[in-house]
Amino acid sequence: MARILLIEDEAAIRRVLIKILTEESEQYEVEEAADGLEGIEKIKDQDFDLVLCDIKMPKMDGVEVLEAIMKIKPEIPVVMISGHGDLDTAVNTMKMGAFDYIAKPPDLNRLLNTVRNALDRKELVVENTRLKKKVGKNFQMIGESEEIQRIKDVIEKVAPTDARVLITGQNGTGKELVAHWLHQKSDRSKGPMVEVNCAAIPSELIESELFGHVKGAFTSANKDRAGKFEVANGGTIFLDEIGDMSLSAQAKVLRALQENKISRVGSGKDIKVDVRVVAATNKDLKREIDEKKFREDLYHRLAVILIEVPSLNERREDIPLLIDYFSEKISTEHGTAKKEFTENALNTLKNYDWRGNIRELRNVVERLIILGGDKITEEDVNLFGSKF
Ligand SMILES: Nc1ncnc2c1ncn2[C@@H]1O[C@H](COP(=O)(O)OP(=O)(O)OP(=O)(O)O)[C@@H](O)[C@H]1O
Repeated sequence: MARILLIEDEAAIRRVLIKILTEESEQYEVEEAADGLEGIEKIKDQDFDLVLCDIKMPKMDGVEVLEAIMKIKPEIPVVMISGHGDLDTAVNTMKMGAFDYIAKPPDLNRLLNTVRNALDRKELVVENTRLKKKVGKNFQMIGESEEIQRIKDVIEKVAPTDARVLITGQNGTGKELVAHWLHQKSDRSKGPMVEVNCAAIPSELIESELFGHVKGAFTSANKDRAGKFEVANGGTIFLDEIGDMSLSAQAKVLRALQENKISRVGSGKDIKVDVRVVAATNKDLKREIDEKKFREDLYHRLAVILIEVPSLNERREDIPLLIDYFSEKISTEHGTAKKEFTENALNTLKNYDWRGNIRELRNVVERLIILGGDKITEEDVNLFGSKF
């Protein structure tokens, strides 16, 4: 039995949600509260596996309710219900610790998926705190800024669930790193992690790359071949640069996500796959949707959880830590002693416009180590450190 508390001031919305949930499963027992204060009282007195909470309410709004729950019973996943005008608030509540949000009027599939994911996560939380999986040394995520901490927290919460994740951010901000962490910290870590760079594959080949093909499906298909979805069975598929995928491939990916089934190009036979999908893009998918280049239904399927990776310019305090980390790594690779950077050198680099790009930062550090003196000074930075 899963106990769900619904905090919502509009009786009509309460009725709809209760109907959807109780019709979905006999296992869902829904308790209701007409405002935040009543909700909090119930949470104090009773045990719940999930809270659904409206954002805009009189007396105590959803954000305050969320803050209170995080203090009293932080293990309960909270899904926010957002109206038309408070989508930004909804996104912010996820940064505060809400599990997810759904928009009004609630879309049936999205609601049920979110509820299932949140309940799965609740089950796993206890186990997860015990097991906290380690991520390999190659995938260290350096940084102590609030922004990085928040991303790590979201990863801890989301990784053990099968929820789909869309990672957004500029080039070189660490999206792929986040995807690796999600896989490594999930129960699928023993399974494969298969990466597909959707931008690098010509559009006429992407379907066969993702779903495989049978012999004779097209001129160069001289034997049967499994696609990446099949290869990733039992693990994670990472669809990088998903914003660059053709519309016809998008339609096929949508079907794979809806039905957990794929078919190889040229074959009518369905193949069942058990794959968690993590996608990333540096594009503004909302704009791509407006321009009819990206399917809105696919977006909603992919973006159950959204992780926005901030650019380096938004977390400058991490720059000296990253420089130190890369300096150590590079000197090990070169077999030389690690070089220190003077305070002034670090400050100059800290104030560069990195356009978010950690890869560029690493290159600059490498160049400075090769060309600079024993200790890297501001002068070295001015001479050799210019980027772009
Ligand atoms: N927080 C971090 N700590 C240490 N290294 C990092 C961090 N973030 C990113 N990196 C490193 O920076 C490089 C770029 O990161 P990554 O490939 O994950 O970025 P990306 O956003 O996927 O890039 P692109 O959009 O170009 O595919 C990688 O070598 C990665 O290991």
